[in-house]
Amino acid sequence: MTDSLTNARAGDDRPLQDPARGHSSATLSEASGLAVALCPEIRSLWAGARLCGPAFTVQGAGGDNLALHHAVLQAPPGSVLVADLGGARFGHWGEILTVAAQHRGIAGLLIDGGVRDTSETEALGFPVFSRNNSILGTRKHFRGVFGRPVQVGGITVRPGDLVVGDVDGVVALPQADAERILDRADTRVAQENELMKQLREGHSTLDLYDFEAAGR
Ligand SMILES: O=C([O-])CC(=O)C(=O)O
Ligand SMILES: [Mg+2]
Repeated sequence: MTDSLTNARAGDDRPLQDPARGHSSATLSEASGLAVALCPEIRSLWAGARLCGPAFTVQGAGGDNLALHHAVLQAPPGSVLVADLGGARFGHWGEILTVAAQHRGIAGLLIDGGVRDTSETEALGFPVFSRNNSILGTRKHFRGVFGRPVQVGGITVRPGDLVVGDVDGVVALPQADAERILDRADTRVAQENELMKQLREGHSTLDLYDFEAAGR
């Protein structure tokens, strides 16, 4: 799945289907000027995963994964499940739920809590970003609450926010600001590509950023 995605830095071959135009989490964070970055403890389950899509929010209960079984049936295709499990150290998600989610076209999972079946999830190519991994199985009692703001990785994520995760971490862009942020990210990448061209021609970062002129 991720093989078809290209970072915006690579230029013109950006895939049109990427809702974030191929931009990295760090570029989007810088371009936003907002507190959109989740805490760095929320990490990709496997190297090379890219998570991208509008949030479908899930409020669960730590140590209970019934809400995730229901969420897989409620989330629209292309959406990212964004689940608050209170950071609980349980295997709330694994291979079975991954196969169920892929069958329904769900783009990935962002969960403030634990997951398991890491090797199998990687082999399936399903992007999962979580706070921890845990072997421990869960109860199946709480059906969950969907479509309400949730707290994940220290920030509030609302339904429809654009979630982007990669090796650096995860950002959640407010839906109303997403187009503006993506346009600013396009500009930023073009400017940085020009800076890197000049570095390869022998300029220094001190020179290009005018640090010397400012006496720094
Ligand atoms: O079903 C569960 O409890 C979580 C899991 O291991 C899976 O989805 O494979
Ligand atoms: Mg399992």
